[in-house]
Amino acid sequence: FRQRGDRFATGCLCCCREKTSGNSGKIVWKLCVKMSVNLRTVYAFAREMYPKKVKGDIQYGTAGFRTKAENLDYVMYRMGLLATLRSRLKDGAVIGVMITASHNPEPDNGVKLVDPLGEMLEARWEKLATRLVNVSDQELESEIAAVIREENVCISAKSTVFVGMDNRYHSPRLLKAVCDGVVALKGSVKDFGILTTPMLHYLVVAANTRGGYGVPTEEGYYKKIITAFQNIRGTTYTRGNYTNRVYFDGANGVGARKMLQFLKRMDSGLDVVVFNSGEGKINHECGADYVKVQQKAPAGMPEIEANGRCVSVDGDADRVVYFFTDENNCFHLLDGDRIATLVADYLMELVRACNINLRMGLVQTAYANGASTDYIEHQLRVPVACVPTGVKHLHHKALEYDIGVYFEANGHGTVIFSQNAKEIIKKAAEDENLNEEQRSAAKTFLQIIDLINETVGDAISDMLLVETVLLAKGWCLKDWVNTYADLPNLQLKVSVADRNVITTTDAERICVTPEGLQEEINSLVAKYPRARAFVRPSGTEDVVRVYAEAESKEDTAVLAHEVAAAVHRLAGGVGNPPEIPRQFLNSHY
Ligand SMILES: CC(=O)N[C@H]1[C@@H](OP(=O)(O)O)O[C@H](CO)[C@@H](O)[C@@H]1O
Ligand SMILES: [Mg+2]
Repeated sequence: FRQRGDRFATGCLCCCREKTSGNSGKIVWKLCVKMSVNLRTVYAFAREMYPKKVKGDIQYGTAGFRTKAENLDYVMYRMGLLATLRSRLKDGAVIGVMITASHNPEPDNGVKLVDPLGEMLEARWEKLATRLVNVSDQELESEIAAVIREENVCISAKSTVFVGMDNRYHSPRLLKAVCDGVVALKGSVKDFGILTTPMLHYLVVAANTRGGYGVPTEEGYYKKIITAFQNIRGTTYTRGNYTNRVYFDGANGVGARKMLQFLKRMDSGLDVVVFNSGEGKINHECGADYVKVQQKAPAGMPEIEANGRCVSVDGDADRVVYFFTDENNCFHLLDGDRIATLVADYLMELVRACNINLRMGLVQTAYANGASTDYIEHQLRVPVACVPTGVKHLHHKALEYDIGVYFEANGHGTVIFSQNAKEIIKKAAEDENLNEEQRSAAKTFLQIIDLINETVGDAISDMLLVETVLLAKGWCLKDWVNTYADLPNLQLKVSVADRNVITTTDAERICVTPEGLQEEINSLVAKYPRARAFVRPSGTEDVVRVYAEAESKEDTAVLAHEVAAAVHRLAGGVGNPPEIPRQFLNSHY
């Protein structure tokens, strides 16, 4: 854009460098005489290329900004600007920008920022992001200046932004807008093209730890996970009821592509049949969210044997659920709660087998099935914490344990290990005082840590972990599903004029406003055995979500319906309250 006219070409950061003074030699915004000119180019670029055409505000929600793709160009450009400032604030550490709308339908897209250690963007900067996106084009220059000033960003510091996108047809256009935002502030940007969200998290962490977490390339990612998986698996591919055939629903998203890349590089230890690999619309009647919420098999299934092991991932492959249809044509779901229990159980066994002492905790949200929470507390005897929806909350809580297992019921989660845990396990693997079996368990443990993408939930890494545990136990999905019986549960969506009239507390389990709604939920819940229900505004869709569970599916359906009707009445419902999905009453519960 420098060639378009003088007004764009003046006042770049090089001038700032010449203006540097003071003992430190650092350039800070306050010292930078020509910075305002530079920021004017940011505005000019925005006005020419990425004008804000959308009226009304949008918010950095549970997973960043998410809305119709045609309304996102200016948001992307501004997130490119913000990511560059964030990288400068963090002394040049890599910041990630992922362009995806995850499980949302095809016309949607979205953007989220990844912090240097792979976490979701810090909460204070989520607010800055919201501010930056909602100002007019004319205010953009002063808003950027305000961020620089308030956060004390050294504007001339080095900066690097890694950008990745899912495979939606509008993602490349939006990716260019992010890159332009980075360039407008003279940052450097590395475009990784099509990636799963967890791959981008991996790349950011690998780069910021200078390879300590793995090689910061796509190939490095495959190598780390595949090597660990194959080392554990060895040449034994079946055991007991475990066979090595898996049917993989790729949601027509990036997960399908990357699974195929995995398979190209893997030995024949796992026989994966990939379907919904891009021939249809992303997430349309398929993928982890559809399978979990609708509690039925996705469209596009190949002809398969009864009880065949099936996996669904979502559009950006950070969620995974398992399912099967039994010989009576009955559908069974094994969701994130199940994965958490399976993995926690296995890791506890490994801890015992190594004869070491580590503190494990399991983190869930209010959406976790009550039966899973009981099972974890009473059978596995692992402490359980409940936090608000969104992986950032789960991840944060899981950091408190030596081994923190966290999963949302929808299949989004991972396991994180403290430095202390890693050191203890490493020592055990080499400890001459332990017997051969104990040392070998510790060596397996180290491979398990490598297999897991600790930076964030990763559908493919999680799936390979589940496959590892099922093989070790010699289990088919029926064995796994028999560990405990899920309570029937149902989610409904209610459209309201303004979903933010609903506010909650106690990890979203109690509704604070509108007045009277919680009392009504309490009296509805009290009518049914083992019942629980809560409501909260979605952070990714313009709806209020209703969750209900109870001992019987009939009670669950009625309770969900009654609570949805109460929300509709007390929170400004639009249109009709939702109906009970008919197939729920025919489900296996
Ligand atoms: C009930 C549910 O599954 N909610 C999802 C969904 O958030 P909502 O705020 O509920 O729209 O998308 C989030 C991002 O993927 C995910 O973290 C979360 O668990
Ligand atoms: Mg996702």
